[in-house]
Amino acid sequence: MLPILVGESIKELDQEFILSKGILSLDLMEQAANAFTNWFYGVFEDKEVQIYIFCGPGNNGGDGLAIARLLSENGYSINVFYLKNEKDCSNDFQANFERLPKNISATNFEKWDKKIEDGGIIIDAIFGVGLSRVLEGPISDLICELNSSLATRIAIDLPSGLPSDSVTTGQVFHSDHTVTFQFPKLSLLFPEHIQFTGDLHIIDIGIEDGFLQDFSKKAFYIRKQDISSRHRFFHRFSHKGDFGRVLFIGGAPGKLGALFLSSYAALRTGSGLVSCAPEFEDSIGIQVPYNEIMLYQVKSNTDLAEMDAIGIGSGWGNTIDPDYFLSIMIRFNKPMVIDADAINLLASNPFLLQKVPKNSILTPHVKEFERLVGKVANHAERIEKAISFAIKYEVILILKGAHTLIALPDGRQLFNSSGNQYMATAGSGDVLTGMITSFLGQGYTPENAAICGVFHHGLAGELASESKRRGMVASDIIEKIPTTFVELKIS
Ligand SMILES: NC(=O)C1=CN([C@@H]2O[C@H](COP(=O)(O)OP(=O)(O)OC[C@H]3O[C@@H](n4cnc5c(N)ncnc54)[C@H](OP(=O)(O)O)[C@@H]3O)[C@@H](O)[C@H]2O)[C@@H](O)CC1
Ligand SMILES: [K+]
Repeated sequence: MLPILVGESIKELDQEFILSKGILSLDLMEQAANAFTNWFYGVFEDKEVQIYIFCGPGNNGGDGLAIARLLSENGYSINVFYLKNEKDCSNDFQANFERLPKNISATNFEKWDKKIEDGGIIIDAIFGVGLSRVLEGPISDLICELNSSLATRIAIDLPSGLPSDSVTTGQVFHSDHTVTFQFPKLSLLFPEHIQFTGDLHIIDIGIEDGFLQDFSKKAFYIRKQDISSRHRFFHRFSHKGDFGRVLFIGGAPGKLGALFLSSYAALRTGSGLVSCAPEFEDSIGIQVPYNEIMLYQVKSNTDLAEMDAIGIGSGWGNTIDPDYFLSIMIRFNKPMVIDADAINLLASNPFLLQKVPKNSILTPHVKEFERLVGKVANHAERIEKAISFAIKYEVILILKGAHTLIALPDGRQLFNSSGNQYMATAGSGDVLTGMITSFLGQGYTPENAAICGVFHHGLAGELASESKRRGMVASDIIEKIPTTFVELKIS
């Protein structure tokens, strides 16, 4: 998985990398500029549009100048504005300033006539990870001016004004695209920053993943290439027992759909035998809309040990006796997947939390999470609380949302890359519960079940939204689960 570096370690990485490779920081800047322009050529082909590059005094500004040169050499029309006398700028800024071709006009931003041509592109190379304080005065005014323009806005490494790993309080450049180097900066994954980040693109500037590993052992980004090694592989003699027997408990009157979504998602994820236990006095007459799913009754003496995995909570309702939940946890006594109303039950009966089987997987959305841990001020605090919760109760806590966070009991934090906004639809979480429970029942470790479940769920959502967009519903996600195995070449 791709390490996410925070704080001072980002600067240390830069220094250590150039030392170990025997290159200059200017060479690394050139690699970054080349990686950026290669991305740019793929997205913006029209060389007639005017490109306005605003360069700050540090190395983010240096990147902007190197990019200006490369784009100009490629025939694009470039206008450069810089923020300080070039003599007061970083060494690599100055070196790239001297390398600017003569045909590029470079002007102090104070002399900018505030004209941006229709269809123009603004590239923000003002501040990156070296931001040291909230933006003020003329720089803040400049950002405000740029934000009000109709141009396409692109930020290099970070939108200016956004700190790399905390929540912003000041003026920030609003990007349509943020092109960040080598790994996502933590703040780019916060939901409250989406209007600054726009579409996030992580580009490789030549620092190997292995090199990054030494700088972060805590936070990671889950990508497509990280998934296949987490899967179990089955052979032609495998039988349905090998693919696991799983049970879903939930589905109170009026909420049966949630239970069926979880159950059907598990079947589509590969479970051999799927049963569901609706929360009805007498469930015998209930019609299950899928032929492959069996009805099950959890009585006070049912031996749940025959199940390989249990997913509990989808549509369970809010009248469940906490002692009943406790008896299920005691009888099963293996990691289980706990969602929705089962999480609410834990929140209102904290004594139950101590009884949750170790390494269980809890999948709250933001509101359910706040019921568990109390109100939080922002996403940074939410992440901190998720980490402490996972450590304290020795569980895996999956905080659902854009860039879903998987907080592991050993303190590691994994952020997901797959998925999109169209997945914010009723029942999407029930589908995730079904998928994770399925992997757990197929014999995956809880960590691998969580990672594969979260990634495949996001990918299924991406595939389903290709044709459905905002009209996508949770059942569409389920229908695309099989295609995720094809996409990832998982047999
Ligand atoms: N790491 C890597 O692998 C690579 C990094 N690269 C690039 O380097 C970037 C980091 O460069 P960087 O360290 O020079 O910092 P940067 O963001 O340019 O800003 C520092 C300057 O801004 C100033 N300043 C800060 N805040 C301010 C404020 N509110 N208001 C006013 N001024 C403020 C600050 O002044 P000071 O705080 O000292 O007063 C200083 O002059 C990184 O994001 C990436 O783009 C790539 O080239 C290659 C690979
Ligand atoms: K920037």
